[in-house]
Amino acid sequence: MGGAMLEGWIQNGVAGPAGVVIDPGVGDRMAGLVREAGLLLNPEVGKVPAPRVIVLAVKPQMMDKVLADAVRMAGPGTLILSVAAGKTVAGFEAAFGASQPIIRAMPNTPAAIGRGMTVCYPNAAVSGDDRALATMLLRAVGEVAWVEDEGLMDAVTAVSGSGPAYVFHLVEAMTRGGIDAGLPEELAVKLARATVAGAGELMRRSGEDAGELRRNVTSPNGTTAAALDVLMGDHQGDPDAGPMAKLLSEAIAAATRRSRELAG
Ligand SMILES: NC(=O)C1=CN([C@@H]2O[C@H](COP(=O)(O)OP(=O)(O)OC[C@H]3O[C@@H](n4cnc5c(N)ncnc54)[C@H](O)[C@@H]3O)[C@@H](O)[C@H]2O)C=CC1
Ligand SMILES: O=C(O)[C@@H]1CCC=N1
Repeated sequence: MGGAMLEGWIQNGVAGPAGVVIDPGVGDRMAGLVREAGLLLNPEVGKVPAPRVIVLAVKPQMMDKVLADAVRMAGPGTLILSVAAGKTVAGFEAAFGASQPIIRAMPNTPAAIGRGMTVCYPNAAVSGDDRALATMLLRAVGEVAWVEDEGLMDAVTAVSGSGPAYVFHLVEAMTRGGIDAGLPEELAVKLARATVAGAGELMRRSGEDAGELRRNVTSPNGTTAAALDVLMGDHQGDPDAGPMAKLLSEAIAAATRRSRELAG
């Protein structure tokens, strides 16, 4: 995820020569992008002056390991911006102190192309300038929303953080359906990818309610209605009640529970 955001920042010119990237496992492609953008890659931690912001983007299970270095690197005004699922503000305050400005954020991978969705929760030490800085960084890679209740972050993670995976799985499932209905695999893949991408773009540009867009495709007693009878049961008037909505609700509940567990 850190790589997706960094790519967006490099493309937008937000990450410049003053930036430092620390990733002992950095891949060749990312290392090339980082060097081309003039950022410093993997310097000795003790030699880096206190930065204005530290973005923490390691796996939740790795977080304790990197926190010692991050604490050493941070100055009193350094904003800590974590994107780790489950990791709570209280956990970061225990490491940095409660006077450190800390933001728990949940972005998603479309940030790599400037189309991310990030939700932020600030601790009490976050100033207006810190918020503006975080908003600027995250706006450079997509949309930003703020919540004042940290308890919402687990469900946020389950909907928008993990959400791109559900959409990619929809493409896989539609591809399978096309193959089963007799299409050659290559054509099934092309149709499923183009349909999900095109429908998403139509929804974004039109701003219409998803239900309205669905109804626009559905002719009475036509092909779409036949498919929706399977996905929505006889609940087409109630989009919350059908089999697909129930399955996704269960999936999102499972992701929400896992986010809570990751707090550790
Ligand atoms: N993948 C996603 O769609 C999203 C992930 N996240 C969060 O982002 C974090 C990273 O997850 P992914 O990007 O999926 O994992 P990843 O495995 O793709 O990336 C983790 C990166 O951390 C680096 N790393 C490992 N040890 C390190 C160390 N000691 N110091 C510095 N860097 C180190 C790895 O080389 C790798 O580049 C997690 O906390 C996850 O919850 C948040 C939103 C969405
Ligand atoms: O799967 C995960 O734990 C991370 C958080 C949101 C998306 N990926």
